[in-house]
Amino acid sequence: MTLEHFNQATADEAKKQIAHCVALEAWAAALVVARPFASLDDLLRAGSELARDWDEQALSLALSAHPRIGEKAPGSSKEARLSRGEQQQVSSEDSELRQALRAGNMAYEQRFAQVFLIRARGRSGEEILTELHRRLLNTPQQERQEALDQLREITLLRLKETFNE
Ligand SMILES: NC(=O)NC1=NC(=O)NC1=O
Repeated sequence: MTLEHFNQATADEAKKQIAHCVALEAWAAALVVARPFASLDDLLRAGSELARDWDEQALSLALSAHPRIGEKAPGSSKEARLSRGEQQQVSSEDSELRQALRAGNMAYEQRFAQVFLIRARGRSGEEILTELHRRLLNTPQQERQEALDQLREITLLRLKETFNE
């Protein structure tokens, strides 16, 4: 997808092209309305700006599209494919790590009543597990902010990759 194509597409087509970035319809619609963008940097800046006011409700909506860390997203949707790609470094061969991630996810969900969300790309399974253990010690308020920051990182990464394909 080129920026030119995105700028000139119909609103529906443009929304479809970025729907996989995050499961928040309003964010995609607002970004499409803000076209045309003079550069990819302008687009990414707008995407980031529009994500600043995401709140708890946005987070819980978006989490529905993010499988647990260490679990392979099923299906052939673009989100599922992206998620599997983002998590590829979470070495699923290491059963001890996989077991520790599963236990950590369960503890996290017990404590915060939502899926643990982390920008997995570029992070090893061990790094993710360390972050999971650190964040388990957060207060709910602290954790909401951290989870929202991770959602923004994943979304902007996916947006950037959409135009680097
Ligand atoms: N629960 C998660 O953190 N999921 C994910 N993190 C990513 O970077 N991609 C995902 O699907």
